[in-house]
Amino acid sequence: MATTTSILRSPAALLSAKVTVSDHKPTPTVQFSRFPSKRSCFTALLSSLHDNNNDDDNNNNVISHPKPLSSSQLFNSVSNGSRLRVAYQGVRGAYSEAAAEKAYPNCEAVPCDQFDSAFQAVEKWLVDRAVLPIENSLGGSIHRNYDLLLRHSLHIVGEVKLAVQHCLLANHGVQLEDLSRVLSHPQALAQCENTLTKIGLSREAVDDTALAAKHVALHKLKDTGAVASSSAAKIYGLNILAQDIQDDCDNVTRFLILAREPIIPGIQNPFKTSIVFSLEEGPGVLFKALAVFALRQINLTKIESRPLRNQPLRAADDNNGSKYFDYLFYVDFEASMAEERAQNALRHLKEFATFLRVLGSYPVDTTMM
Ligand SMILES: O=C(O)C(=O)C[C@]1(C(=O)O)C=C[C@@H](O)C=C1
Repeated sequence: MATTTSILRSPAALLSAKVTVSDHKPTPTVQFSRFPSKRSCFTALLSSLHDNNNDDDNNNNVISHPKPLSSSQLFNSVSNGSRLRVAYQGVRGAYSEAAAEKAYPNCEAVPCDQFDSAFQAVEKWLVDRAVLPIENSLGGSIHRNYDLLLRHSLHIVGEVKLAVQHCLLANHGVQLEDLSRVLSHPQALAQCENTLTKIGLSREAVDDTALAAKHVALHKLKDTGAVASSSAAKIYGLNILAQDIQDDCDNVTRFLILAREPIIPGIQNPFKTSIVFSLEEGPGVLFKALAVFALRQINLTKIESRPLRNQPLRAADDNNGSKYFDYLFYVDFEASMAEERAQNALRHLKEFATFLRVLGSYPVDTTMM
């Protein structure tokens, strides 16, 4: 069984801890939770690492880094035999924690308060991997993570699909008719849209489903429930009022596994490749871009467009001052970068792409097919 690092275990020790190496200071992350008392898990992680490195700190005033990982590592332990540390966004009992444990069953799952903190935790060598949601079969894409994939330089080394079964949780003694409001992550609320409308509950978004459960329990709320997992109910001592409340029984979230190094693409197992590109202007350019895959019998599994944020508007050629929106296209295709047809397709795409980056070539998660 995987266990989670209890990074918020000793608040007094954490508060007194200080981080002395400036490049270990996290960039301040925006807290969009409504709960101001919630402490940054990432900050706590930094502090707890500081505690663990006291000897080094006293002697040399430096924090020692973990050993580098081998580039093709997809196993449960790092080369020195210690457990793999896997960052996820949320608190204990979040679906992302379950996804991290599905990806690496014996890992040490490390909670982070924001997606960006999980990216940074990998970049700063505080953890070995991050497991972050990218899309859900009912709620659609998690746009924030598409944007962060581009802003950071981590590599996708795998994917994991998780069946998500939501429960309506409340404090013991509270009945369904006592509730007027429900808290949860926006994706979870979207996935239960019809059910919650039928029950007639108002909705409030928080950072993750387990945090919603924790808040309801901590404040002993009588008029507010949480949409979260059955394991969150157990962890925070809540009662399950209703099970499987998502709008469709098939509710699957796909998570990406991120690492500092890419893996060497294989051809033995089914592989997938994720890329992001922008295009020259002109009629049919997107059609041509997608045709480079069709011409080589390469199946596309996902396409997502996002605004090109540093240049979101492009002037049209019509001299009327009109402007187009400009986009980045994220595409997943079913081929490994070890295959010649994939290499040829990307060489072809480069002829009219203004920008192209391979985000990762990694094994397909076939566990839910
Ligand atoms: O809130 C959580 O428990 C999460 O792990 C986040 C998240 C998401 O971002 O999609 C993960 C899986 C479910 O789709 C609902 C929420």
